[in-house]
This record gives sequence, structure tokens and C-alpha cells, in this order.
Amino acid sequence: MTELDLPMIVTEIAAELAAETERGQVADYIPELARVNPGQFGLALALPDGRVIAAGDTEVPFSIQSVSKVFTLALALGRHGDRVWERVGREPSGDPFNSIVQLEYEKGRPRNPFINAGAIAVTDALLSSYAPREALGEILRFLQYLAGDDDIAIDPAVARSEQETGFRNVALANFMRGYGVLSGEPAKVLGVYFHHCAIAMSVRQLARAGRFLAFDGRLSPHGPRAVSSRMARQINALMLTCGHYDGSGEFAFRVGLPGKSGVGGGILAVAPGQASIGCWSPGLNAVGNSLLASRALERLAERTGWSVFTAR
Ligand SMILES: NC(=O)CC[C@H](N)C(=O)O
Repeated sequence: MTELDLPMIVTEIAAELAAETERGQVADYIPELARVNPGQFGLALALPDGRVIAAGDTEVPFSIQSVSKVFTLALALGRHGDRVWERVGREPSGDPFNSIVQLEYEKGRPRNPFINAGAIAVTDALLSSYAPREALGEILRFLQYLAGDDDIAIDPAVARSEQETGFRNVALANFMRGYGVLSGEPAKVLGVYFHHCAIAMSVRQLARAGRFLAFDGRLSPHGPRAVSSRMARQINALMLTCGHYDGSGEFAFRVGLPGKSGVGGGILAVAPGQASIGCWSPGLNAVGNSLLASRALERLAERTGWSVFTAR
């Protein structure tokens, strides 16, 4: 097989998407996110040899929002192992990320760790080992370690904005507390949840932070281990089946790689053995996933041949 010209592929995709006029809608239910300029686009690939290939707005920090759920899940699994699954399931929900409807039928146990209810339950699990401030410190340190970059922080304006308007998340947390699925006080759990969603990172940092998922739990194929290979495999499976909420089937069909989106417009995608991919464009499609980042990843998968469904 001929060697892929990744710098050219990445540059071309970034140029094509910068020129798009239809860019989706920025999330406006979190007022601070409504102010983000939808004209931005960035794509970064972290490769097995340590190189990062990037184009577009590669250094602009954006709100990672639900992409943070991948990292809190990894931390909670590392801390509590399979006991995490006592409070959250592993099935796609087929419902929007902030839906409450299944919770009543299913006795307050969220379908998976990537919908809001599930991620709030995972944050609650973390709080059985850490005080709120400590938990946020652990999450940030974990991301800094994974990305090899200390310059990753919480955006306080986004956290505040969400704290002031996150009524639906308050409902989800109280509902789960009513069923005993949350053990902590809802306000405390939500405080940590809102703050980890408000972490800001660039696509370069995100691509580097996701390397452990592309390389069997290690930061590079023969590098230091961050999580077990079993855990990396399991998180990838959940990203593929649940990472885009009720758009997960469509993303798997079009892109064919595990991915996790956030309403800030970011997507972390994983091409096992090949690359960890950070992509960002703030405008969202109808189900709350980045319109142009999804499109970019579809083109990247087509042009590289990367897919978890293809023999290589
Ligand atoms: N899909 C998302 O990124 C949602 C996360 C956001 N912080 C919320 O709770 O609504």
C-alpha cells in the first residue's frame, strides 16, 4: 500500500471546510457558548510516532463539553473498576443527550455513561473517592498527563453559565437521587459535572489526550501505559455505540470510528493503531453534534481508508 500523505489530506480537508457556508447552529442553551464564532474549524491527528499533523484553528481552546465524559469514565473505571456498571448501563439510548424519559422506566439507571444522566452518575462515582475540588484537580491532571501539556484549564465563564441555566441537568440529578442511583448531594455532583464540561482544550491537545484510546491504553505503541488495554477497548466500544447520542448509528455508518462529541462542537475520534483525532467546529447539527467536524471525519475516513470495520 502506498504511504498516505497525511499532511496533504489534513490540509485539504481543513481548506474545504473553512469554505463551507452552511455551518450548523452553535449551542445557545448555554449562553456563554452562544457567543462562539461559528466560522472556526480545526483538525489534528496524533500519530504513533509522536507527530501531530494539524490544520486550521489548531491552537484555539474550545469548550470540550461532553468529550470530557470519556476522561471522567476512564478515571472512574480506574478507581472503581466494574462497580461503575452498577449505576450506569452500556446501551445506546436512541434519545437526545439531555433526555429524561428512559430514567423513569429504568429505575433511575441511565442507559450509558455518555448521555448527561450517565455522565452525572459517573461523576457521582468519582465523588465517592474525592472531594469536589480534588476530583476536578484529578480530572485536569489526568488530561494534562495524557496530552503532555500543562496548559489545560477550566473556563470559569462557561462553568458559571451552565450552572445558571442547567435546569434539565438539575432535574436528571434529582431524579437519579430519588432512585438512590446518585449517592451524593445533587448540587455537589452537578458542580463538578458542570466544571469538567467547561474544560477548554485545542484540537491539538485533544488529539494528544486521546492517544491512549488509539494505542491500546498507551500514549504511543510502546510508550507509557495510561489505562489497561481492556479498558481502552471498552471505552472505544462505548464511543462507537453511544458517543453521538441519537446520532451514534449515523456517525458509525458514515465515519466508522469510535467518536465522542460535545456541544462545544468538538469531536474526539479514534482510528485504532493509526491516530487519535481531534476535530472542532462550533456549529451543531439537529442532534447536537458538530456538523462540520462530523463531515471532516467522514472525509478523513474516506481518504485514509481508516475504519474499525475494514481489514487492514
Ligand atoms: N452534549 C453535551 O456536550 C452536553 C454537555 C453539557 N454540559 C450539558 O450538560 O448539557
